[in-house]
Amino acid sequence: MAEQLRIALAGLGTVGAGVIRLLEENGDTIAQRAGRPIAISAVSARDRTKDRGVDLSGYAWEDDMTRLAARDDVDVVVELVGGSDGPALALAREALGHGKGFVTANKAMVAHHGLELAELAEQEDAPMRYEAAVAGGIPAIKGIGEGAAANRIARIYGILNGTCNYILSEMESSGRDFGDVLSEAQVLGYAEADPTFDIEGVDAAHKLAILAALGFGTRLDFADVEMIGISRIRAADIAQARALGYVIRLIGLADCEDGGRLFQRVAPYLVPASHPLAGVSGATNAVVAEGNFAGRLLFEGAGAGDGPTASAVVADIIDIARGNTPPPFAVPVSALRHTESADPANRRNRAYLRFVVADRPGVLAEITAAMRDAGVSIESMIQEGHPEDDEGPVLVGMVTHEGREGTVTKAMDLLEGSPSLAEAPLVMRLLG
Ligand SMILES: NC(=O)C1=CN([C@@H]2O[C@H](COP(=O)(O)OP(=O)(O)OC[C@H]3O[C@@H](n4cnc5c(N)ncnc54)[C@H](O)[C@@H]3O)[C@@H](O)[C@H]2O)C=CC1
Ligand SMILES: N[C@@H](CC=O)C(=O)O
Ligand code: NA
Repeated sequence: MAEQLRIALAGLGTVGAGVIRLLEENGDTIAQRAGRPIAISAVSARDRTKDRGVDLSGYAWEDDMTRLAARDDVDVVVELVGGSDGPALALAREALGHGKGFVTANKAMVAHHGLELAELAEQEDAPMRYEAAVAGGIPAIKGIGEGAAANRIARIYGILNGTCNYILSEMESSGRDFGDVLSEAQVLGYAEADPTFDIEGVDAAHKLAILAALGFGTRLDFADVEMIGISRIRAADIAQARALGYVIRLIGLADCEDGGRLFQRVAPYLVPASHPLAGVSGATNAVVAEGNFAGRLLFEGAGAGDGPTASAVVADIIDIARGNTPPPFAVPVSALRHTESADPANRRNRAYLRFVVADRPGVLAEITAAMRDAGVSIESMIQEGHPEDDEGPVLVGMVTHEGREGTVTKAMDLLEGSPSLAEAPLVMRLLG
């Protein structure tokens, strides 16, 4: 067997400790697949003394993680720290700058600095891989970048955030409150260090921007992703969606038809109960890529958590050991196409509109008049049950016929500031 591949691990939290456990438990299988043993030389994290349930005594310790990159006994640096900038980015630059292999699970950093790092990797002829950064344990990066490499891909969409999917599906099945379920997702190790990244759609947007660049061969453009999170969704929305035959899921969706304009959106969608994504629950993720020869490819599996994420990290290390090291975005950075953003106003779809309104005469007439004036056609309406003696606001849901998004935006503009509305309307598209 060839010489061992020596790695350094920065970050020993949920994922880092998972990687150590995986390398220990499956060492023989991994060595067989990699063609050589994978050995940890050195590690770094904030606190050397913390009990992580793994034995670190056999590894050198660096207080300053960037020093891992300069060590002679390290071939590949594995970054499991997190954060788009700061020490993670410094380490990435340092590792690639030293010509070391670089593996990361950090979607925030790849979304913000992926092109710079990929260029550095090319320049230094150093492999860079990031399978764990998108959809955790699912081989989505490999599937799209390598498995579907022969295809033109026009659309990629899916469930890209395990925390949100866990929250929405738990709220759906148990009727529990948003806050309770979020704390549980944090305890289970699914959430980001700052969970607003999860619930406001930022984490899913990081992943979507990466998938779009990889799948469409376009320059990564995180700033272009439209982002709406799930923090405004109530149990009543979930119940109304169910009554209409839908479930609510946070969906990331990108398309770039015929090499044209790029559209990237993360938002809660109403997904028909019969759609494959409707059955995806808990921290599971699912990525759909539509190839012009392969057809619809659906990748599904655990999108977060120590084991699945460690599995993706170690798969990347095995690829480097094998010498399977395509460019990080499947083609050289200079070959990625520049694109313009698509105008969402021209997209056609149906929408669910939720209003919280004062329970008095004339309110519904005002809303429907705004719809009429903007050219929005209403297909159905549903009103939350309201106790006789309760005079508080009520929740009204409407589903529109298919139409241009711009018309719904116009209707919402017409209603802005209306005293009939107790809060701003919530607009969710129906996944077609
Ligand atoms: N937890 C999950 O399910 C998944 C996480 N990821 C990504 O993996 C990376 C790591 O995530 P987790 O293990 O969940 O995070 P974590 O918070 O459990 O662990 C982070 C580790 O980095 C160390 N660290 C953080 N800031 C540091 C600093 N300034 N200096 C030195 N050490 C520092 C911490 O001490 C800890 O050991 C992140 O980029 C995350 O987005 C990706 C997919 C799934
Ligand atoms: N916080 C992320 C972790 C994996 O990427 C999520 O919930 O999906
Ligand atoms: Na993955």
